[in-house]
Amino acid sequence: MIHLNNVSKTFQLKDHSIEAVKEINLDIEKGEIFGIVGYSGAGKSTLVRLLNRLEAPTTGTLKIAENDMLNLSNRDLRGARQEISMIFQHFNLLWSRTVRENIAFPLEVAGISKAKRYERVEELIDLVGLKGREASYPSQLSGGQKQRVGIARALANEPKVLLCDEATSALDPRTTGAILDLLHDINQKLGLTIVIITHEMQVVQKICSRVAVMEDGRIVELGNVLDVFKNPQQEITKTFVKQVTDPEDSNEAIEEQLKREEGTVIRLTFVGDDAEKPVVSELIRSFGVTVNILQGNIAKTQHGSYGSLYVSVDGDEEQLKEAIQFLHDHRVEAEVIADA
Ligand SMILES: Nc1ncnc2c1ncn2[C@@H]1O[C@H](COP(=O)(O)OP(=O)(O)OP(=O)(O)O)[C@@H](O)[C@H]1O
Repeated sequence: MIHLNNVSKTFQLKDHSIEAVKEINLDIEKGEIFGIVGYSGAGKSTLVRLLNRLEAPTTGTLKIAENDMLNLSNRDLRGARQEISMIFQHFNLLWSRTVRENIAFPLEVAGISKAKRYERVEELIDLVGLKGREASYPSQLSGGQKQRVGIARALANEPKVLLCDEATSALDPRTTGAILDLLHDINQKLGLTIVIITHEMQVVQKICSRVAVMEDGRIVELGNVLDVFKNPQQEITKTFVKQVTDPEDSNEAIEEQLKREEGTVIRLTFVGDDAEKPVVSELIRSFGVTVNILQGNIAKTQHGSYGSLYVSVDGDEEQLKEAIQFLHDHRVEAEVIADA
């Protein structure tokens, strides 16, 4: 659906130039939810502006939904742009228009008749769960409801691609979860291709099937989300994965506990179906060791779960050796991080 071949973008300033996006090769499949993650300045916004053709690349080729985006007449480019829609961090709603009028706006611009507009807006209101709020103004809505309006408006002209630029960054975690569920639902119902740009790995973990990690204008890592969680290659990817698996406050709690623990502290890492097997209870039953759970965290991705568990294990040397072997045999990574 989206094909970028060797795409770069250089901004020419007075006395120097900035290479915001460098030699990007990327193929995003139809119906996929694809994540692009990176810190501020990595080049994500520039990449989005290239995807919706607000900017033209300095070099490279860009194909979206069979359109060669760099060789279209102005008229065809307008048409091609309608197939790519977008939602934003700060919603970009029209404040003097009601929910219904905001959603109808792109239909008005596209010249759709009043009767058809009305019908389509009702459908969209239903789809995004805003029934009863049609006559409200944006100022009367919560952040989550405003983003629902943003989503409905973005879907009005039946795009093939939805770009989400930090679309949940202004929302609290619960509302973020609800909006991501809605996007997933829409992806399933409509087969829409969704590209999520974010600096939060939790967002990627929750709904993306694949992810590209951007650093300094380049894609430095790309893969299936579960594989990236399981085996991050680049330092920056490891930092992103840790946002989900080892949140900072949990690390502090572990360090505090380590000072008090007597046994051997082991960090277990579960991936895929193994994350849902009762390995720990089997460990206690089979090897006569005492296991004390210190911290646990399971992240569900679209292709299975990824979890880490810190346990303190008490037993003699032989029992511990056998227990660790048992974990390895069950494809659970076990790393001894402290030995009392
Ligand atoms: N129009 C522009 N003119 C000059 N430099 C630009 C322009 N747009 C972006 N840049 C530069 O390109 C680099 C990448 O910026 P970009 O906004 O794409 O990163 P980002 O990952 O989206 O970060 P953020 O989330 O903070 O927006 C930065 O160094 C930025 O200053």
